[in-house]
Amino acid sequence: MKEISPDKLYQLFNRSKRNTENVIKAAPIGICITNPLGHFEMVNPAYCEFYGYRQEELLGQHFTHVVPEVNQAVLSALHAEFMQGNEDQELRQEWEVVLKNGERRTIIAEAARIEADDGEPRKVTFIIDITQRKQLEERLKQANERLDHLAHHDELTELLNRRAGLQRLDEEIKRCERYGTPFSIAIYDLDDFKAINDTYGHSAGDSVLQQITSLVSDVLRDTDLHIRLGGEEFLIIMPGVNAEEAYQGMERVRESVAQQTFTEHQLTMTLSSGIASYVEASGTRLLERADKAMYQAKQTGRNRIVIALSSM
Ligand SMILES: Nc1nc2c(ncn2[C@@H]2O[C@H](COP(=O)(O)OP(=O)(O)OP(=O)(O)O)[C@@H](O)[C@H]2O)c(=O)[nH]1
Repeated sequence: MKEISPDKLYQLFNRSKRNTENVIKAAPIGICITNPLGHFEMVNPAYCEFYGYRQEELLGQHFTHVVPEVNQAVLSALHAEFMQGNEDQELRQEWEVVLKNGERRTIIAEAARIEADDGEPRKVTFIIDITQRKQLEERLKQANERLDHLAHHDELTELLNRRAGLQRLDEEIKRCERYGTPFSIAIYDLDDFKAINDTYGHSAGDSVLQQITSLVSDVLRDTDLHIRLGGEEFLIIMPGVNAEEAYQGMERVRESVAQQTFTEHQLTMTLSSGIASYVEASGTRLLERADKAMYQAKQTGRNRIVIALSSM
């Protein structure tokens, strides 16, 4: 085999070094090299361009110069630990960074540990800007939360909608069976509500519904669940509450509504309600009994609360 002269070897080494430097310079992603103390020894043009600094502004600086103050200590500690680790270790993490103009961005930093000519370790870090992806993810998350909210809530009153409410009713019945706790529901319906729409228009009717449901929610206990069954008919689930306590609670609701006026027309409103307490394991049956009791309340003059007999 032909021997390679030391001169030739030196040439080959230099060429390889130049090639590597040119590749790093031309790389479209930001690359930096930091020394064991965390100071920049090399920053490529893409790195400088991303942060908005000139090369000479970064070289010699501690790398936490581009990190928000709150993360600086953690990142310094990580850097020191990384420098002492195995040669083949790699690090991939998501970080928030600060550009020269103060703008915050999110990057993925991928780091590798190499050994320099002086025998000391260095950290090579490759950065990828994922700010747009993060913003998109955040928008998607918010849109999903909104969709989830819309799927479970009534748009006008923001109360739980019928489907979500009936699901909660079944869950609460199961819970009360398991723990043997009392449990009541109340269905209430506004009295002569049609006249509001007919006299003042549908949007005044909408405002009345919003204001009354908001008032009722305020009067209820935090543990009660307030649901719009449809139209001007609502369900209240009262976990841990017996018929007598439910009656007292609904009396408070009835009085509060009857004492208030609603919308700019100063409208007075009343409601009728039927209460049913848990006697058997069926949400449908419980709803039927509460509905019958409410019908009685309407039949016997409105603006009143009726408790369903267990035989109802
Ligand atoms: N503005 C408005 N009206 C609604 C909404 N949902 C249902 N309604 C109206 O509520 C009214 C209910 O009328 P009825 O079922 O006759 O009941 P009521 O007039 O309250 O009479 P009683 O219940 O017997 O006291 C109808 O006019 C519906 O159009 C809504 O979301 N907004």
